[in-house]
Amino acid sequence: MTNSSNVGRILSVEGLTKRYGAMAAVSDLTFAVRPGEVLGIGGPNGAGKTTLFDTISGVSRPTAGRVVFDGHDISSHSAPQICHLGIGRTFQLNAVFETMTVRENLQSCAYFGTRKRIIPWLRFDRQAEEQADEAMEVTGLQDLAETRASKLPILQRKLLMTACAIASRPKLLLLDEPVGGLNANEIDLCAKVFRRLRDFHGMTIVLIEHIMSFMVALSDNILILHHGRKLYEGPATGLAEDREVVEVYLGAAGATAVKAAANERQA
Ligand SMILES: Nc1ncnc2c1ncn2[C@@H]1O[C@H](COP(=O)(O)OP(=O)(O)OP(=O)(O)O)[C@@H](O)[C@H]1O
Repeated sequence: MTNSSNVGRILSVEGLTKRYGAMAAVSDLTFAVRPGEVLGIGGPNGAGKTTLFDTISGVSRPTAGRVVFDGHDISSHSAPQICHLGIGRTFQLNAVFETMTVRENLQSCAYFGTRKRIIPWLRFDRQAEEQADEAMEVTGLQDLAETRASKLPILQRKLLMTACAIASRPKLLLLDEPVGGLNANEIDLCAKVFRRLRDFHGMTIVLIEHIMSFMVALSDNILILHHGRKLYEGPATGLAEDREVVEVYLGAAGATAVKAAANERQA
């Protein structure tokens, strides 16, 4: 379903509410994402960030409001339908097939992420193989193609999750804490991968992250949630100037770090 207010937006979240019993994890939330944009989502623990991803990606249904993706109202679509329409997603915890190799993981994601659930014959088809190879190349996992996922160190496990999400060639990529637990060099490497996805593969990215320097360096706009509601929406430059955001989330030291990262991004 298309409507004129969604022109120029790949994703519109409109008055979205998700309740668990009496508790509203996400409450009357509205925002939009333009094609090619990187939107960073932050906020304290329990603010509703992952719940928001769950309702966008079909893991759970919104209680009220709607989600429009690429002209389709996907509010009541299933997770596979949403994936087939072009939304890829990673999870906070490592979610890969442990006993499969990197290549097998990616071929499975490429195949089932783009097609209805028809079990392939003895091997995946050429298209799934090509999509898996492409995902390995973008994330730099080629040399580990035949390694079992359970044997991968943390950086490569994180990259495998991203590779799985992009193996179906999505238009919109949702990344849930993609660099949590990584060191500074590893974070830089991941940032390069995500920039490549945006610049050369035309992907729109929405990412949840607590590591603010990374989020500010990568994001065109920032959304901060608190108790399921929007606390801030706008460019990173305004984030450290917002008294409520500093009080509720960043703290004085965090605000200084965000200011430095925003200045560096502008330079
Ligand atoms: N399936 C569920 N059933 C009941 N309550 C839930 C469920 N999932 C999330 N919640 C609650 O919803 C609120 C928001 O949780 P959510 O995981 O979305 O927060 P978050 O911002 O992603 O937190 P974090 O930064 O710690 O990952 C929390 O109070 C959480 O306990």
